[in-house]
Amino acid sequence: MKIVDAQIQTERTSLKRPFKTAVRTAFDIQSLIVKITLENGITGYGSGVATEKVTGDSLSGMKNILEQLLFPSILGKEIENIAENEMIIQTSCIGNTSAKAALSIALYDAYAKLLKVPLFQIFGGRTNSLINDMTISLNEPDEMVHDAIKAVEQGFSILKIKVGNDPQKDLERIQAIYDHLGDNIVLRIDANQGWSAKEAIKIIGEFESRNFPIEFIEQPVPQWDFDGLKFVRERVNIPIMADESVYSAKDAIKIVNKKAADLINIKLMKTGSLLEACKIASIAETAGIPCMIGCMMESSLSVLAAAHLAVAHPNIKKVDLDSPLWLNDHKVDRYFRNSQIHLEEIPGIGFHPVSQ
Ligand SMILES: C[C@H](N)C(=O)N[C@H](CCC(=O)O)C(=O)O
Ligand SMILES: [Mg+2]
Repeated sequence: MKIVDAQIQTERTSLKRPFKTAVRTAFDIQSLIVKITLENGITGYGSGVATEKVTGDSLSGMKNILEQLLFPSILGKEIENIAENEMIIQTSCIGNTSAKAALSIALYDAYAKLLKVPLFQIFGGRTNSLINDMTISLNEPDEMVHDAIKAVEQGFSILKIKVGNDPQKDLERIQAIYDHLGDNIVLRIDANQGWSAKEAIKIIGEFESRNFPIEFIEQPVPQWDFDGLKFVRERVNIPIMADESVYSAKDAIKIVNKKAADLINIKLMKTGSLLEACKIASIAETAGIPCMIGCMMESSLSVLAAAHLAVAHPNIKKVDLDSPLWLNDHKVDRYFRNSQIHLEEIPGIGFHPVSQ
């Protein structure tokens, strides 16, 4: 079934509260929605988000690359050749992963609708529910404690705590949260590249001696510093997760060969493709490295696509897909209920972002 049309729409969605990491503060998200149409009239939707400071994708850049390069490369192609279409998109240009992801998601949505199955079945999945975490923005310790208590009251038992702008303050932040929540809540710590390798070893050593209930430390050092990641991993006991260091399957192989991380965080906005995300999960599985599926602060549509992959892939063991819960957008409330994500057994991703 030929792909006969591809269109773009932009969307700005405000956040319920600012989202702050060591890299950036976001008050809203700007997304680009891709709609593709097959010759029988079936449509597929995907979306990509502009995160200039993380992936480098801007709204105008995504629009240009899609209209000038990626759409022409797949128009007229058969949707059933999904792997080949993915390869064409991936090799059309370097980078531009959020733009590529928007198109990849739209192709898979249309393909699953053509086959009349939920997207997770395309990836071999049967179950349809996941346990989500909630992220605590990087703020003064008191505010972070307040946000953490609120999240626990809402039913979250796994919190992802943002740190990384000041090692001494970061220690105060985790101590303050621990003092209020104790051992019952699992803490995921995300430094978003904010520490040097030596700072990371010092502060993680302190976390260990204070026995905080930390599940893992995410991306302690800059994304390019694979040696730093390995250096840290070899000197601490808390597991180290690679996030910004892994965009592609090749990056995952580098992590495996160097033994640089215990875990990998996969995000569609980094991989540019559902298939590439799947490859990373499988490479990591073969190497004995469990994966988490994560997200940028991004639209509910692309997060739902990631959730479909997560329920299907046996090596996606952890879930950090809380972005929809931050958005002033209630279109997906039926899928995201506090810490529960529940996918419906309807064809495709199960979500129409715009009126048809
Ligand atoms: C939203 C998710 N929980 C998260 O924390 N993602 C960040 C990056 C988000 C962004 O900057 O848009 C991460 O894992 O680094
Ligand atoms: Mg991260």
